[in-house]
Amino acid sequence: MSSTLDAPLGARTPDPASGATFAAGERVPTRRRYLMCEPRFFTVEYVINPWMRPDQPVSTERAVEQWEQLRRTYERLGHTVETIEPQPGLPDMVFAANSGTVIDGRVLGSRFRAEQRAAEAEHFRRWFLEHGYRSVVMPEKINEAEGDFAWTGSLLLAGTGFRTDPGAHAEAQEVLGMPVVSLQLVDPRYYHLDVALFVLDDQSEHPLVAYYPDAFSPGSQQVLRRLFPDAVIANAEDAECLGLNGVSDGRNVVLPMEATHLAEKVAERGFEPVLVDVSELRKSGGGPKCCTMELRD
Ligand SMILES: NC(=[NH2+])NCCC[C@H](N)C(=O)O
Repeated sequence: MSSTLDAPLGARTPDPASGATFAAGERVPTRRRYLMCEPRFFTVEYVINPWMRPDQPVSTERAVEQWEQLRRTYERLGHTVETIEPQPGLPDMVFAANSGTVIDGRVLGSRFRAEQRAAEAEHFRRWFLEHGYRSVVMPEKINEAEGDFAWTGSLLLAGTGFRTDPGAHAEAQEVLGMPVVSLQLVDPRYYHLDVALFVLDDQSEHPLVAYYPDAFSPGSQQVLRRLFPDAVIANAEDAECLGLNGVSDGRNVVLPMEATHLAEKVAERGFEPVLVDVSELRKSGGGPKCCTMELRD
């Protein structure tokens, strides 16, 4: 547990990522390891979510530049970025978060709903095996990994409604041995959990999340209120730029640059917003988190 809230008054806690020190009460980042895939073959040529419009021009070059910026942002924050080789014919492979859930070094692979993305899962499975992961399980049920799974440090929040099969929630609980909480998504624009909710703090006893209530069924909204009474509540404007597709290291919160309102809200809670341009990747319905699988080894 690295929350500085426990630190003695006046103590300064060293930041494992940058070596900087933080005063008691300040948010402290923890060093992360991410897996990313360059969008070398990025296009929008099929439609599997309401953001994708093949008639709209897309620049692969700009997507690569934005992705490079995102990768450099993580490195500047002190994190490690691993990469997987992109494959021709798999334009959505840049959305690495959809291809595995890694907790305590155990890997649950993915199984895509859309046939156009199906082959991505096997490339990632091989990456895990080649990179020393011993426990790699491929799911039987449709499972879009961190697209629909969010780890709070103690619970695996699991979305369903558009992509991941509810049966995959039970499967994840068995394979990963972690308690799973199912959440029902109801708005097709927010077709994955990771465009409706993200975890701001996964290191403290009381995890903190940000979410957009209207993306969830009434029952799931109640569950979220009960589990996270002090959550950051996003509004429609935050959701509409895919602002909930954020990545937090416990202090720095990487957000799409349009998410200025959400950035203010997280700043009020002591986080440091880091805004990035992901406009090209958003044309496929993605943002920073979609491009970033966390390797929790
Ligand atoms: N984790 C995410 N939300 N990833 C974005 C995936 C975007 C991709 N075009 C799809 O519809 O599958």
